[in-house]
Order: sequence, then C-alpha cells, then structure tokens
Amino acid sequence: MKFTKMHGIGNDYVYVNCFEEELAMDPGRLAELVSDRHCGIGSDGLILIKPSAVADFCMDMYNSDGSRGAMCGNGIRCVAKYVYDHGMTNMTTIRIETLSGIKTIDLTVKDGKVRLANVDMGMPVLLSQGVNRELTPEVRKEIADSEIWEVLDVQDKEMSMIHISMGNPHAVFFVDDVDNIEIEKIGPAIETHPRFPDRTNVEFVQIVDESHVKMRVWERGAGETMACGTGACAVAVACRLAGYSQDKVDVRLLGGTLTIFWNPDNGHVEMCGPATEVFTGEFNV
Ligand SMILES: N[C@@H](CCC[C@H](N)C(=O)O)C(=O)O
Repeated sequence: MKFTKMHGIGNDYVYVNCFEEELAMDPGRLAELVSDRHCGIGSDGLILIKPSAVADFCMDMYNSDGSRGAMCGNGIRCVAKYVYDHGMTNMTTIRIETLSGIKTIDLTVKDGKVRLANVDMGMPVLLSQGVNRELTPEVRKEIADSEIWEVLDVQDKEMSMIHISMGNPHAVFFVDDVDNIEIEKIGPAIETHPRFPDRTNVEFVQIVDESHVKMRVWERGAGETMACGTGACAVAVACRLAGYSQDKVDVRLLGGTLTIFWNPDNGHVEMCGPATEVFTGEFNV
C-alpha cells in the first residue's frame, strides 16, 4: 500500500490516497498497524483521502487505537495540502467532507506549494452540564457564567472544565503551569471518565495573555500528541467564554502554534496553520 506521511505541527498521520489505493483490511485495524512506532510507520493515526459525492474530497480519519474520529483539524490542513500539491485540484478554496460536516479550506500557495491553510471549522457546541447548545453569536452574547462550567470529580479531586464540541468532544481545564501536568496519569482518567460514555479529548491550558495561550492535549484514542487542531479551537472558545482572551488567539502547542479566530459575526471558528509532507513509501499489508 502506497502512503504519505504528513504532519500538522507534529500531529502526524499516515495518509492514503484512496483514489489510487484499495485497502486490504478494515481501516481501524490498519490504523493500529501503521501507527505503531516500533513495528509500523509510526503516527497518531490513519487518514484516508477519498472521493466525495457532496464536496471536492472526503477525509476519513482513524486514531492510533483504531477508533474513528469525526473530525481532525491538523489532518484536514494536510489533506488540503496533499490534494493541491499532488495536482488533484488547482483550486485554492477546497471543500472537504468529514463525519462532522463539510469544511471549507482557503490555501496560501507559494512557489506552487501550499504553505498555510485557513479552515472554517464551523460553529462550536457547548456540551457542559449535558446540554448540546450551538454557540451562535446571540447565544454567545447572553450565556451566563453558571452555564459554561461543569465540575468533574477526577481521582477524588473536583476539577472545573468547559466541555466543547468542535465536531468531536473536548474537556478544557485551566491550569497555572501546563509543563507540570502529569498528563499520562490524569489524561486517561478524564478520557475514560464515566461522565463521557464515548470518551473525550482532554486539554490543559495556561493563559499567557489575552492573545496567547499554551496548551497540552491528551487525545481520545491516541494519548498525548504534539498538537490537536480541533482541541486548539475548543481551547480558544473556552478561553473567550471564560473571559480570558480576545476573539483571536495564538495557541501554542508542543509542536507549534495555531492561530484561532472565533468570528463574532457568524459564530464560526477559523483555524490557521501549516501542513508538512515528510516522506512517501510502501507499507506491506
Ligand atoms: N488530532 C486531531 C483530532 C483527532 C480525533 C480525536 N482524537 C477524536 O477521537 O476525537 C485534530 O487535530 O483535531
């Protein structure tokens, strides 16, 4: 099977062009095999680039444990770069179908290659306290502090979080020092907490100033990763709701920085960042 290894600020996936390749096995099992950092290629998961009946292309993503993800922010920038750089389209505005809807990506191209991708990630949804409330510009203006937060009992400690969906769920916690979090211990405890029957992604965020924050992520189905695009969007929304940041914020992750803008006019979140192709190869299945 031919593949391409790509990453979005260190969040790395194996990409398979399904316009040309046929999968020899179930994609979840394949994701586990290719992701193995000793016996496979090594990645946070697998992303299939497929034809779409409703958009220009379709992205189908799997975490390294074989579970399917509805959306992947770093992955979608890489898919957009792949289809442009490999001559599958010459459009610089591309619509990509995902399990959480169609996303539009605007590409910045230099010397024939994609350098930056700006993704319309859609409207965030508040999940705290078990509600499912679209954060429209109107809701955002009137929402009360008491509706935003939820207290979670984690390992006998009460922790306040803001739970946001960006097409996939993110539990956001504010801390004083992200570098000192025991993420290997607390990450899985929150990911698999009985409060989240479908598990959740977990973010720890430290405020630097009104337009800069630092975060680390424990991803559902993958563990700690260098970055998470949907996670950075959820963090920016949580920071804005909590009154810690402005609409536009630079989110610094272990692998680099994403610029996130929560547009007050249409309620959509925009994510801007790079995408990188590392190598191509063949995997024996
Ligand atoms: N790394 C991704 C998110 C991948 C899916 C996530 N682990 C889930 O299961 O929801 C990103 O960049 O958004």
